[in-house]
Amino acid sequence: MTPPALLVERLAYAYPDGHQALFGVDLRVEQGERVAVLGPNGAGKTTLVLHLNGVLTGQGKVEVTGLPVNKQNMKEVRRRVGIVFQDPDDQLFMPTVRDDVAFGPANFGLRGPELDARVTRALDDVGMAEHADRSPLHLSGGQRRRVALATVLACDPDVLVLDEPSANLEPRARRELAEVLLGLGRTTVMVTHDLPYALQLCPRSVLVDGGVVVADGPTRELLADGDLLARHRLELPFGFRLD
Ligand SMILES: Nc1ncnc2c1ncn2[C@@H]1O[C@H](COP(=O)(O)OP(=O)(O)OP(=O)(O)O)[C@@H](O)[C@H]1O
Repeated sequence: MTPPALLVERLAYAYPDGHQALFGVDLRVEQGERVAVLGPNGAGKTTLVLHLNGVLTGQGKVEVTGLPVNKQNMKEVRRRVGIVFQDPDDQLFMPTVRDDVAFGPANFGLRGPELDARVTRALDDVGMAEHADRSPLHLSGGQRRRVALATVLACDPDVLVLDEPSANLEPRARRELAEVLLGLGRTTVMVTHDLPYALQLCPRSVLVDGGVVVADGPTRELLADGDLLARHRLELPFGFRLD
């Protein structure tokens, strides 16, 4: 039997200052699914996704394609789950785009032509091949976002996790990123406040509030439930229609 891409059971987490952010989250994502994680500010969304590759470790169970997320498995877990952080500057620190994209796969042992091919492919996937020799510092915000995605894709993760991928993108860059993501055909978990983006990209959504999952179902159904959205401080953009 194929294991789920992600399995989270009864996950609870308190930050070192004692603030309890997760109170027992259950989530199962099958391979190939694209799932949006929705919820108001402070709901626990980022805390949840930081458990998916062991940046944080709480109580309960987290498995990635059948592999428990724990200290011993961390290297393989990080290969299987790639997180694209909200701020690309957290991910880009090398002199050139190419070096940044090569960093991850080189760390996983790739060398020579194999490494070059991986880097070229990841940059092609995000439409940034022509910028390979530029400094990430000299790129626009949208371009940096794409390179950050390429740094993760270059590691060929089984599961792609995106934290607010459309934040601060101009409409065209937002649309182009959507096209890139739809073309990848990879298991994807996407934290977002951009409800139309969730609808466009993710057939399923999970609504997190107060550190628990309060709804889980087809994105269209969740977004059509005005009472549910209002109870959890979510709003569709003015004039947006769910046809
Ligand atoms: N480093 C930290 N130390 C203590 N508490 C934290 C820390 N980071 C987050 N929290 C708290 O944990 C809770 C969940 O935060 P989290 O960042 O996961 O929310 P979120 O749903 O991603 O919110 P947003 O939509 O605002 O990004 C919040 O109450 C937040 O204040």
